[in-house]
Amino acid sequence: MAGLLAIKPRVINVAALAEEALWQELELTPKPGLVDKSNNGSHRDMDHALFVRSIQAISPWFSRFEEAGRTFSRRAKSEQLSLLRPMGIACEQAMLRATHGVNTHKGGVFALGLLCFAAGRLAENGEQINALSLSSQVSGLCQGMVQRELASRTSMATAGERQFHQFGLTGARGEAESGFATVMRYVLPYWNPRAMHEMLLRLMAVNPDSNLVSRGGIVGLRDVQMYAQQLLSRGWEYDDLVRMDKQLIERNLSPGGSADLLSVAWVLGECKHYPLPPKGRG
Ligand SMILES: CC(C)(COP(=O)(O)OP(=O)(O)OC[C@H]1O[C@@H](n2cnc3c(N)ncnc32)[C@H](O[C@H]2O[C@H](COP(=O)(O)OP(=O)(O)OP(=O)(O)O)[C@@H](O)[C@H]2O)[C@@H]1O)[C@@H](O)C(=O)NCCC(=O)NCCS
Ligand SMILES: Nc1ncnc2[nH]cnc12
Repeated sequence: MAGLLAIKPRVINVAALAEEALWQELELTPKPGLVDKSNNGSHRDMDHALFVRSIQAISPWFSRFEEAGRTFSRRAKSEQLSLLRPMGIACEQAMLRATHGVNTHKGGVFALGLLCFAAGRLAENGEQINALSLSSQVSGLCQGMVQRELASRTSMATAGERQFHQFGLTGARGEAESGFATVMRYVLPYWNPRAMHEMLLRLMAVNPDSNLVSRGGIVGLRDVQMYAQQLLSRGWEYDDLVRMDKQLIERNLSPGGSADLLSVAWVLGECKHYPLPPKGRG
C-alpha cells in the first residue's frame, strides 16, 4: 500500500564491520596471553597503543578491498587472489610502518581483507551477503592455496610454512581455504556479541593456532586447547580468565591466531541473520 513506509533492511557494510571487529577484539579484557586494556599478554614488543596505531593504519584498506571485490567480480575466480594479494601486502606494509616493524595484525589483514573482498564481489554480483555466502566466497577464492603455497613449496620463512612441513598444520591459509570453518562450526551457532569471552574460549579450545605452536610447540597448543575446553565444560568466571592470562604469560604463550578469528567471528556473527528471510520462510 502506497502509505506504508518502505522499511529498508539494514545494508551490511562489511568494511565497517571489519574495523569494528578489530576494536572489539582489542578492547576485550582480560584476554589470556594477548594484548588488552589491562596488560600486554605474552608480548614484549606490543602494547595497547601499538594495536591502536595498527588498527588505524589497516582500517582504511577494508573499503579498498571491498571495492576491489566489485571491480574484479567479472574476472575468473582463479585470478582473484592474485589480483587481491598486492593490495594485501601493501596493507601489511602500512601496518608494519605504523608498528615500526612489529607483526600485530598480519593474520587479521589476511582474513578480514578476504572477507571485505568477498563482500564486494557478492554485492556486485547481486548476491546476498550473509555469514554463509561470505564463508563460501572466501573458500572459493582460496581454493588450492594450501597446496600451492605450502605443500608444493619447501620455504621455511614463516611460522606457518615451518609448521606445515613439521606438523602438517595449515594455519591461516587452511582456515581461509575452509571458509573459516572453525568459526562457522564452533562459534557461529552460539554467536552472542555480548559474550565475546565465551566466543574466544570456544576458538582457543579448537583452533590449531600457529602462534601457540611457534611459541610453545604442539605441547603448548594442546595445553591451551585443553585449558579452554575445561573452562567451557565446567563453567568459568572473570577470575578464571585472569588466572589463565597469568599462566599463559608465564609460559610466553599467545593465541594470536584465535584473536584474529575472534575478529572474523564478529564480522560473520553480525552478518549471520542477513538478509532476514521473507515472512513465513527461513
Ligand atoms: C597468507 C599469510 C598471511 C600467511 O602467513 P604465514 O606464512 O605467517 O602463516 P601463518 O603463520 O599460518 O599465519 C599468519 C598469521 O595468521 C594468524 N594465525 C595463526 N594461526 C592461525 C589459524 N589457525 N587461523 C587463523 N589465523 C591464524 C597469526 O596472526 C596473529 O598473530 C600475530 C601476532 O602474534 P605473535 O606471536 O606476536 O606473532 P609473531 O610476531 O610472528 O611472533 P613473535 O616474533 O612475536 O614471537 C599477528 O600476526 C596476528 O594477526 C599468524 O601470525 C601471508 O603469507 C600473506 O600472504 N600475507 C599477505 C597478505 C595477503 O595475502 N592478503 C590477501 C587478502 S588481503
Ligand atoms: N590482542 C592481541 N594480542 C596479541 N596478538 C594479537 N593478534 C591479534 N590481536 C592480538
